[in-house]
Amino acid sequence: MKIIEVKKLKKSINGNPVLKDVNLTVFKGEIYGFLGKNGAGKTTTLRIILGLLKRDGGEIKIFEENLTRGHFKKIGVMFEYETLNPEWTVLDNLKQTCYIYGIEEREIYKYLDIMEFSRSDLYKKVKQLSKGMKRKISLINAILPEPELLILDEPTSGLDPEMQLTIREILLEFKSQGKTILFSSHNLNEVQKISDRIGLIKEGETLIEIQIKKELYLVEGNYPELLDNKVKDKNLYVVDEKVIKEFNIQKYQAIKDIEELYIKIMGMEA
Ligand SMILES: Nc1ncnc2c1ncn2[C@@H]1O[C@H](COP(=O)(O)OP(=O)(O)OP(=O)(O)O)[C@@H](O)[C@H]1O
Repeated sequence: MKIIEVKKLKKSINGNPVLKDVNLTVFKGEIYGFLGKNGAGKTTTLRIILGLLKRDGGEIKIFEENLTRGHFKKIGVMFEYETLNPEWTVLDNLKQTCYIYGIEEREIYKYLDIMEFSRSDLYKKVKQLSKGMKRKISLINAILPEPELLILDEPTSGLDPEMQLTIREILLEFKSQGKTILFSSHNLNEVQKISDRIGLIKEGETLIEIQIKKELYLVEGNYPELLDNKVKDKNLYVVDEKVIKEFNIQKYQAIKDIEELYIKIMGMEA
């Protein structure tokens, strides 16, 4: 089942074409890493998917339907600031989530320990927390209702490596329950570690989607009929015709790892 499907999404902000052609498909039970440099259009895309911003063009389906208020019960969301009330304490924010979703308040404490959040932190106002603490509490807030789908904007940004690992483990545990995650990042390393598929966005355009199967990277473009054959071969990828022309890549090409492809396409050190 397609949990999210975005086709030909377009958006201009103040006359600036921020999204030109964004396409992505997230299937049930997978972790989808939405990867791109700062300013590539990741946050804007996620905001539009969630109906927080209007689109200028394109199609979006959530759970194979148009987005309605009813879907929000099934979606956990984490953005840098918007999901928490900065003037309230951490505890009041989490209690409100429990109230809205009919969850026992003791559930709050289950996650606090895993995330190394002390009891005294609960009584701090969100605006007094460090960036990393805000990330952690936003993630707890998103996961508390045990939603079907998590949409996370840069979930580990600003966190130390140990906490990044904890968060990756939480996301993998979430996935093991058959649930779905779409998260954005500008860190290839991180995305590679936990994603089943990766969408690369550059300057408002998603160039390719890469399916990761252990050591094999399948890059989907306009050649879906070729993908089945590729599963038999190791380290081969297939790319979109537009990308082939622009970056002078051959249709089939052996790669050592995904970094090589990433650097070629994104034109930057990974
Ligand atoms: N409210 C806004 N007003 C003007 N420009 C905006 C606004 N929101 C986004 N943009 C512009 O849209 C482009 C894409 O921004 P967006 O935040 O979606 O990128 P991103 O990939 O999430 O970047 P980052 O990794 O830095 O968060 C940027 O050039 C940004 O300056």
